[in-house]
Amino acid sequence: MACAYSLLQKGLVGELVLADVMKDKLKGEVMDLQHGGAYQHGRIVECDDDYEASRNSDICIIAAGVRQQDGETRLQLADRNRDVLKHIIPPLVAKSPNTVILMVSNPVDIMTYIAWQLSGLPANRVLGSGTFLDSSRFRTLIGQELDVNASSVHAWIVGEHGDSSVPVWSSVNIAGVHLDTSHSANFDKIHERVVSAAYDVIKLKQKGYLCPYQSRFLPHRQGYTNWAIGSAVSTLCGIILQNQQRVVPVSTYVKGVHGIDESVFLSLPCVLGSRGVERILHQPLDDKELQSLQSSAKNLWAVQKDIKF
Ligand SMILES: NC(=O)C1=CN([C@@H]2O[C@H](COP(=O)(O)OP(=O)(O)OC[C@H]3O[C@@H](n4cnc5c(N)ncnc54)[C@H](O)[C@@H]3O)[C@@H](O)[C@H]2O)C=CC1
Ligand SMILES: CC(=O)C(=O)O
Repeated sequence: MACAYSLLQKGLVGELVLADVMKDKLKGEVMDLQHGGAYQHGRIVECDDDYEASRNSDICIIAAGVRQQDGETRLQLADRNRDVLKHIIPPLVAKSPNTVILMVSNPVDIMTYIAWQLSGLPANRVLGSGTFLDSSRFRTLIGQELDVNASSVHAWIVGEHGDSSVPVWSSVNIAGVHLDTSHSANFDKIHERVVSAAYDVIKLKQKGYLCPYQSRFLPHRQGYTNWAIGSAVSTLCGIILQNQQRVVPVSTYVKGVHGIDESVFLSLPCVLGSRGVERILHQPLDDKELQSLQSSAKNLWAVQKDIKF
């Protein structure tokens, strides 16, 4: 819903079709979005299980499935969300054979691989939001440390979206000035904070608390992250819909790149346009970064290899 809301607020879509197996929830969300109709552009349409309403979509965003409970890793969701994709991808692609699929469901790199396999589409047209979100978290935290806006911090996280992600410290710069991380111990912690970001947000947003106005305890509910991924996904959609050819870290098929032997998707800098990933850019990495990237690929493969279709 955060992705949908962000797309509408940016005025990026002529028509936005929403699908969900929870029909009443879907109806309620669609009505709620439609009621802002006087203040936003874009038709909002509810979709049935046959996906007919989504016919000939330019982009299909998949954010369906289960999310992490407090402390659960993304990789632990793999089997459950694979089953969800089996129900969604084939009928969806049958209606929109020229679409670009943008995966968000976790573990996003593995789900992107599964979506690619189930869709029969060329690999360039199936991508995952990957470390586009992690890179924003990274740039934001560096910016906070230096009192500079995140958009002026040029910094990349590559690899798995999540625990084995790789910060490319060797190329972090602001206005071409390389960052000297030696003067502040806080820089050491920044990547750890990026990795723990989702866990922290989920924990904080789920706490029960004593409401001072109602004098009663509002119970615990499941935590989740949504606003940042909403911004990230709508930005990616804008790049694709407007064929911007921007270079962004997204999850793509990487076998053979940077010495990666495994058949996995993970994030590297990609030129993104209306056909999806146009090409991968070869980013110079130091030895430690290269090793970490290769080990991130192995981590993903260790989970992916046991997934049955
Ligand atoms: N890649 C990223 O950076 C991020 C990924 N996520 C992931 O996105 C996924 C969704 O998270 P939330 O929106 O918080 O969960 P949510 O529980 O609010 O929404 C998931 C929705 O998927 C629907 N669904 C389940 N099976 C379906 C099917 N077969 N067809 C259609 N709809 C189906 C559910 O009914 C539910 O409404 C999770 O896997 C989560 O981990 C969330 C945030 C960031
Ligand atoms: C949930 C998730 O993957 C994130 O917020 O990074």
